[in-house]
Amino acid sequence: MASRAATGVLSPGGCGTLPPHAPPLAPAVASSRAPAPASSSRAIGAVYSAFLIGPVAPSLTSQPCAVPSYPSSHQQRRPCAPAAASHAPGPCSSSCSTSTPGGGAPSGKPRIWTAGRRRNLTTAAAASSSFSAPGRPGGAANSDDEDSPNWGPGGSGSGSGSGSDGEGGRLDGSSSSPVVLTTQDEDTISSIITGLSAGSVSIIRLSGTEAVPIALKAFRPGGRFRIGWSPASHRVYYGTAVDGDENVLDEVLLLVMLSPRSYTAEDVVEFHCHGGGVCAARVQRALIEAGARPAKPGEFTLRAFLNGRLDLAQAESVSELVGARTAAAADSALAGLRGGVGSAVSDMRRQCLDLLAELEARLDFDEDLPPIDVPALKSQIEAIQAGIEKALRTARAGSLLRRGLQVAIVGRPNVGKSSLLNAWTNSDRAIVTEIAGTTRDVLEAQLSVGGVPVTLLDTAGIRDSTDVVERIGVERSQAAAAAADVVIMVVDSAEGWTDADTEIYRSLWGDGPGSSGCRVRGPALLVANKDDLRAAGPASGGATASTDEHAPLPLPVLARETFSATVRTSASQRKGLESLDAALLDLAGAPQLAASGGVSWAVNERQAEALVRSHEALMRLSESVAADLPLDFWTIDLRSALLALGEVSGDEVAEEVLDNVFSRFCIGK
Ligand SMILES: Nc1nc2c(ncn2[C@@H]2O[C@H](COP(=O)(O)OP(=O)(O)OP(=O)(O)O)[C@@H](O)[C@H]2O)c(=O)[nH]1
Ligand SMILES: [Mg+2]
Repeated sequence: MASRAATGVLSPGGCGTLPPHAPPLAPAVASSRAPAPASSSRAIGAVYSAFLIGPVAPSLTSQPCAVPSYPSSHQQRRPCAPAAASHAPGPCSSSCSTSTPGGGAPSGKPRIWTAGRRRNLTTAAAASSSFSAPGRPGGAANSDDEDSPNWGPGGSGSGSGSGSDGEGGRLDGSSSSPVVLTTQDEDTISSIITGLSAGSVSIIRLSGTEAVPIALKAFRPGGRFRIGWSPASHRVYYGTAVDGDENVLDEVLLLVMLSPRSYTAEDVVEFHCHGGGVCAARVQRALIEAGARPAKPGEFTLRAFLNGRLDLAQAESVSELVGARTAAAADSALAGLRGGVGSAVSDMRRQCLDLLAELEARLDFDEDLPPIDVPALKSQIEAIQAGIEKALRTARAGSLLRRGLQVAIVGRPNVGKSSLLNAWTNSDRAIVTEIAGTTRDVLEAQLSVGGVPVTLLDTAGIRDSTDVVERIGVERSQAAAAAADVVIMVVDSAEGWTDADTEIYRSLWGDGPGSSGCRVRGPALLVANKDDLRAAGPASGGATASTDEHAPLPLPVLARETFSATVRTSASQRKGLESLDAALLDLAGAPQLAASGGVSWAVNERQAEALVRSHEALMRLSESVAADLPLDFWTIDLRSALLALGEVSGDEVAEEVLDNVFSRFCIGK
């Protein structure tokens, strides 16, 4: 018998891919969208939803840690040079913290200047206003901004700087002043950054201007380092960790990384303790007593972002990398961390800025400049849109890799559901016996299918039963099928489709997908298991002897449109599993994942939503151009497109978005 069973699609009209039930878009991303023309809005909406898979059960999504609330009182600091590579408190510390933001910029035009680059932070009100454009410093206020290509689309980076409108948007009169976002305070933060489970090493990280002095209060160097010793950057020192009473807490290694050459771009010191949690907890307590503050979830990465060490897309990739469940997901996150999303988006931003410079120059010096080359402008807009669409096409793969799929295996008792789970996951996770009704509860197992993290749910066989426990199990099976992203219905290949299968079908799909009695929301596969018995013929329990692994499984008319594919398997002989992999990936719309073993960077939902808004704004711009509306209208749409692109990288971002992004991090990240 051939080892691969058929995966022929029995129902050409059936659902070949996951339905476009796109998840609700991140509510925290304040929309700056003016109502798009219905046609263009629908068009890109459809494009977007086609890139995404539906929501999955909470158990599949990465578990958020305690949600922090970042103080909105981000201190404002004057521009100053990156801290020198010294463990003395950086030059920006206290002296800058109360200074006029922007180093002379007028009040109301606060700005960010940290070791890396400025971050423009739009307020919620500004971000949500129609036609909101980032506050473009106008006139003299713009004069000190030459080194800030990220200072809003109308900034000197664009080369325009008309200064005629003062605070941004021309037609709506809205002022979307960026507010300062810097490292939120001068606190030095500390956290255990490794897990608390058993391991040989636990690491505690300190970050902030006082990291070194605080660390030295709790560290006693061994060997020749004694009086007057101070650590050098990027060196490791052996010694002991002590509390305030000089009690030795652990033997440790101290790693010093001075600003700006550290993860946060601040002074960072790490204590490498013995693993297991107790030592690390004691050292962490000593560091808090010595003056550090416990870090909030994601606060190290937030500081890295605020200090220009990472863009927002890279910061999100850190979280995705840590939470990756498959190698392909890790590869994708790593590609994002290495700047994949950010560099694609900054290319588009640059093109938008160039266009905006052209347009604004015409607004201010119309008589002196040649007329706009409209065909060239249109093709530039199309090129940017094409870039956005390309990025959006990665959203589906990204969503699959991040969220994975929850797959429920349902069917009659004894058809081999548990055996299939065991064979597919190469484990003995589920109890298998020849007694019908062995499985009583829903059982989970994880596997990677072509890089997609899959949670398999083995369920109790569905049948009428007087047994109370079994009845509850059946209800749970039906609930699991209803909530799953994909349902695999297992039938006995030797017996074929039976009346009992029809009953189960009706209990889950009613009169078919979309009918009023249908409880299943996701697409479905049919697995004909025990194909070894069918092939062996009647003597082995099969109705017919057939070695044709592609032989179709006759189905009642009712069920023909339901299953995207039928796969014949033999769980006991571990056959047909590759076909099952392929059918599942096909269903999820990710054959390329299986082929390549992974994808490069992929945008996440927050980024996709911002990209869609940018695309919509560019569509409106095209329409304004086509309708020959005044130039002012063009710039408004272009600014909206820029603002949305800036949200992806974090160059223009509402504080709420940051809260939302970093609240998903775990403590210590
Ligand atoms: N010949 C053959 N036997 C199989 C195959 N898969 C499962 N079996 C046998 O079928 C019996 C039932 O298998 P299970 O995996 O427990 O079936 P189940 O669908 O989980 O049953 P319930 O838990 O009762 O719903 C066991 O004796 C298995 O060894 C197969 O592919 N070929
Ligand atoms: Mg079972």
